[in-house]
Amino acid sequence: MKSVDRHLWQRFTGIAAPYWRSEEKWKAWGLLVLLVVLLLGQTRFAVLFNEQTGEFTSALAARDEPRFWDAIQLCLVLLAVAVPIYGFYYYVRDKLGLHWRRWLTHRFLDNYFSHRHFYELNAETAIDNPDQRIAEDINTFTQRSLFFLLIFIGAVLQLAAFSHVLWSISRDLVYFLVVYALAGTLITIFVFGKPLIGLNFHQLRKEADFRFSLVRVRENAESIAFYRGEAQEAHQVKQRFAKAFNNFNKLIRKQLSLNLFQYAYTLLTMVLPAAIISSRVLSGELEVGRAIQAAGAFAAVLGAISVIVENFEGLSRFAAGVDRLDAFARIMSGQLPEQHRSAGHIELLEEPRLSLERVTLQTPDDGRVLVRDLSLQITPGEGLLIVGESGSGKSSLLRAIAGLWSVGSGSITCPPSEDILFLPQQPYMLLGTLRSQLLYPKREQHISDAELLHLLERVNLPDLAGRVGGLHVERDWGKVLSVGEQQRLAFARVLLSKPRYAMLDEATSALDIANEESLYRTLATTDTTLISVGHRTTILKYHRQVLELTGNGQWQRHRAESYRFMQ
Ligand SMILES: Nc1ncnc2c1ncn2[C@@H]1O[C@H](COP(=O)(O)OP(=O)(O)OP(=O)(O)O)[C@@H](O)[C@H]1O
Repeated sequence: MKSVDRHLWQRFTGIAAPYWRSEEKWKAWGLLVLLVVLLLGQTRFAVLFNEQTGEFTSALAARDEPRFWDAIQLCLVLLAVAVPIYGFYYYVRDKLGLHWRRWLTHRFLDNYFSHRHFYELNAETAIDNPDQRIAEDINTFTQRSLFFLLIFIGAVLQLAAFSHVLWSISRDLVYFLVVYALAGTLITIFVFGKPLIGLNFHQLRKEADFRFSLVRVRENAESIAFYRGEAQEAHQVKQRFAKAFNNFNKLIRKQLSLNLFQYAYTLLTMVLPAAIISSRVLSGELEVGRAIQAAGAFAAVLGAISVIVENFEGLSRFAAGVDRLDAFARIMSGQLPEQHRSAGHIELLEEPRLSLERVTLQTPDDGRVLVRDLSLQITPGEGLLIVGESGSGKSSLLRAIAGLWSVGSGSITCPPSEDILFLPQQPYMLLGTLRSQLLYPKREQHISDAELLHLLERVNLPDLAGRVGGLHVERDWGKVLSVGEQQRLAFARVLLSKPRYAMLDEATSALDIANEESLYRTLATTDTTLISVGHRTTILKYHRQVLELTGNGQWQRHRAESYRFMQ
């Protein structure tokens, strides 16, 4: 258990510490110090309120009216000062939590989008639901970290303030308290610790899986509706919900035993202090008010030393979240699964020319050889058409050139990424305006609307802007445009960014032959060299070389003229 705890602590500091050393550290520490000052104020006022409650109870018991009203008056004055301290405390805490969340979210996002982690993580299923980890787990982490940190600091302050009061009233109570709290904490950690953390960890995952299945339905609503796949989808979603449900059932069963223990533990303290000091009050040695004060101080000290017992449920959920973030951070810092590292790698070199040198490409999951020992040079101006049966590895070869897949051997020499544009099989439409759609993957550029409208004409979409209400209209383009229109839009991106090489993976598959022909003809007038994957003979004439993948890693090269001849 000890080593598990130490690990947890290390994992926690690994995620938490960088913020407190970052460029925002002054603000962070400043707010934290302010919080501790406010907390000190709170504790001080708690002691004063406790004193005054004892005081006016004693005044009532002694039927001393002036003493009673004096105590009430003082109480009201204290209240006026205490209220802003209590209010601001929460404001400052949440503000610090929010800034911390922003910093940590940006850090995770930067990591997620660097080295194509977003692609590898999703393809490898090495960890589940990265989106939930970024969107939710970070938020919970920063909020809960501050919450528990302040609870612990508050507990220490409370302990210092009230143990002094309690010590002055009854030492027996203090001795009793120490033994009682220690026993409670040990039982909680050792009996309820591990299972609750494990169950909470699974709960987070199962909830995320459940939500993800619903997101998939939303994203693929039309296909599901065409297939009439509602029954199957409902079944899948319900199955995932059932997993979350069953785990939660186990969780609340475990929590029931924890709650029974916690309530017995807390409620017993209602009678125990009174029982311990009753004889001194009955004998007249202590005033009734002092006994009330002692009970208040007892509760405060007990609360302070049993902070773990009382917050255990929340702590175990927090620990589960820390584990998820830690796994995510570690996998992004390069600790990918063993198989990935043990397999050989295709070397990727950056040079102006595009060529493949003895490349053997394997699938990343099962290491199946798709292309064996391929050497190829693509001369600028001389296009390459890749053909072959479905599943023979055509798209995978483009993935290798893009550096997305690298399991295998040999080397690929490739110009810098800004000189190559890839048009994947499934056109991608980003969220945004029609204008940003055309500029993608570049961000805003100084290109006039007139130029963009002309571009739309060149790709046979002359009416598009007018139809949707202009270039600055935001739509869910993936849904409102037909696949063929999306493919034409993707061609416009090539014409606009004028890359030296364009990789077109069946980029005209949804278009009629006339449209396909016209797009290729337009591209042929530019300086862009084309590397296409396609099945139609019509595009053959825009390429000089043909690479035919014949299966089992075999391939053949042809001149375009002779290949046409063989068709
Ligand atoms: N992540 C992956 N892990 C292992 N194998 C994969 C993975 N992705 C795809 N494959 C397999 O790799 C093979 C090549 O796929 P690829 O997409 O390159 O085929 P393709 O020739 O482009 O086919 P199509 O003409 O149907 O688009 C297929 O058998 C496919 O099932």
